[in-house]
Amino acid sequence: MRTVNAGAHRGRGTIAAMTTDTTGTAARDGEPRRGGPADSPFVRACRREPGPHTPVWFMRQAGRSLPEYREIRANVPMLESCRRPDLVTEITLQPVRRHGVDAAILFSDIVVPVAAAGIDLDIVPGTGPVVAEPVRTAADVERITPIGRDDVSFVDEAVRRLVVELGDTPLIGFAGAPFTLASYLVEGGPSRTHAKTKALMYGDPELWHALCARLAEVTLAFLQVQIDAGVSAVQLFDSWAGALSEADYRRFVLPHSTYVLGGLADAGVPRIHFGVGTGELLGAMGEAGADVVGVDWRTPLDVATGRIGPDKAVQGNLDPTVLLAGWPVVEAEVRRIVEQGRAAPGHVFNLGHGVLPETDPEVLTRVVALVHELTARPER
Ligand SMILES: Cc1c2[nH]c(c1CCC(=O)O)Cc1[nH]c(c(CCC(=O)O)c1C)Cc1[nH]c(c(CCC(=O)O)c1C)Cc1[nH]c(c(C)c1CCC(=O)O)C2
Repeated sequence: MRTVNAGAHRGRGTIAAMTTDTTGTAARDGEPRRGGPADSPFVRACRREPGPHTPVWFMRQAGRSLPEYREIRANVPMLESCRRPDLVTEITLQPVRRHGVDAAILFSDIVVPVAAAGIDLDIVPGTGPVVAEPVRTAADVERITPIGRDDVSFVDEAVRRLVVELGDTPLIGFAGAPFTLASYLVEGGPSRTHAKTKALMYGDPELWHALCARLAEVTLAFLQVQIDAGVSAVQLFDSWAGALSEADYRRFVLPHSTYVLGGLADAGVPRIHFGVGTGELLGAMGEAGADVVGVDWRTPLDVATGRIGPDKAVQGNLDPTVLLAGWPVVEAEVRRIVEQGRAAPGHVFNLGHGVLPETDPEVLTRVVALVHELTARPER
């Protein structure tokens, strides 16, 4: 496995790729050396166990900031690229080779399982997901059918290939949470206010809960396929949950996200729960059944830990726009986040939201190296 892993890093991985080591797995008194992704710095941090350094990965690390991504995606529509295991494998590996990040994230999209569940949609460049017939009635909800492995066999195949290629580097699987998925389905596309979604939620709670219950089933099944195929962790993206008050989140969303995360409680992989603008929701998002709570740039990690409690790790906090501001600014922010992250029982370094397409990839590589350097712990 180690040789395959080194092979995956060969080529561009100049620095930190090779420091994704297994020193954290060194045998403790009398314990056998375990190795593998389950003992990686990333999974250890998710479990609040000490490791050789603070692990780093970036949301949207596979994507338009990378010229090699733009090249491979030229003339291939987004959804098609998500359905081709050869492309998924290559695009997922690109940022691991280039930046030496501590985890890969499966190249896919939150709407992939929804399409597999029967909803006619597309991902439009520069816009995002667009749904042909928005979901607004009970009959529309009935159109969302359960999914199983055969409906997303391309994901199963891509994960199996990736697990071999990645060796000791963990692969993160993911899915969209019911609220964020519901927003795309009800609005028919991206929305700043989520007005139609919230109108349905407040105006017809029964229909809302029926919709979210269906989406929770699809999401749980999609994550289970990825876990069965070998991912080392999962992230539930509730990107737009920050549009809600805590009271409404608890009433309309929490039961459904709890269904998903609680359904994976015994799956043996850490569960990360992420949203944007969720400073007021961090405690509740932890309660949904997360091992790690994602934090955007609005809440410092020490404050976030106070809200989430000592039994969960945190992830995130670097504002993606800071990466556009020049290295001295980036370095100061990285140092601040590393320091504030020490207050948490486990810290996975990440951005507060996805990498912007205009980001210079060299800056991302330098961030990985800097975090590793600042947090290197001596081998025991
Ligand atoms: C809300 C959401 C979506 N998709 C996703 C979310 C949750 C995360 C977040 O809040 O950003 C999740 C997602 N989408 C994508 C990934 C890949 C893995 C990664 O590197 O993080 C992940 C984790 C690929 C993608 N998904 C998409 C792209 C861009 C497509 C392209 O390259 O043309 C990528 C790389 C398309 C997409 N899909 C979606 C949006 C808003 C967009 C961007 C629209 C645009 O600006 O073009 C829906």
